[in-house]
Amino acid sequence: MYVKICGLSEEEHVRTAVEAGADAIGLVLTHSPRRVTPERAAELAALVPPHVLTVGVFKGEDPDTVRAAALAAGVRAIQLHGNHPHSDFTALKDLGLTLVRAVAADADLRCGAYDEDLLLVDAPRAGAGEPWDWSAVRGRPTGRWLLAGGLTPGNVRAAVAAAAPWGVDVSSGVEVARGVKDSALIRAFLTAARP
Ligand SMILES: O=C(O)c1ccccc1N[C@@H]1O[C@H](COP(=O)(O)O)[C@@H](O)[C@H]1O
Repeated sequence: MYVKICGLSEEEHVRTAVEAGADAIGLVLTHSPRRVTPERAAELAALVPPHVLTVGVFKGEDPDTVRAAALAAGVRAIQLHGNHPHSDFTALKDLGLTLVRAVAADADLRCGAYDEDLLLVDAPRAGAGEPWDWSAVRGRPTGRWLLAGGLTPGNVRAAVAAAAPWGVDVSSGVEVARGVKDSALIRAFLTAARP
């Protein structure tokens, strides 16, 4: 099970996620309580070994803004929330970074439909930590897709059983307060996601 831990802003939590076996970490470069500057993201990304994917998370910015921030941050992947058109993915393709298309369950769920490398199926309100009917997407996306939205160490097994995703992504569910990550919860999530 591929696991991404998102919304990290402290060295301690980056190190914990890497040591506990995360496949990817997310650095939020858009409006959010978890937002980091591209410069701060670059400091955090520098702590991450090459086998762990560093993902810059965006919502609704134009491709030029995304490009500049992703390059400044030195991330290896770009995650776009906010119903971006296919042309935005095409415009970023030349960067050679992994492109993640983040959508709600009512969107086009064909992996690669917008030339993205990974599909992320999220709750209607991204990053709000709200569980939703994960079973509604079972069998619809195929290939490399991540389930997100309201996952926690306590419910990730049920979510995986309901939706049968290729991987999972968590942010709020490993926090003790909004935007405040917790190392014990990060470890607990990774253990629960891969029993
Ligand atoms: O985390 C945020 O604040 C955020 C802001 C804007 C776009 C996406 C954001 N987070 C992403 O939301 C999902 C699910 O998060 P949660 O576990 O429900 O809190 C995840 O992919 C984050 O990358």
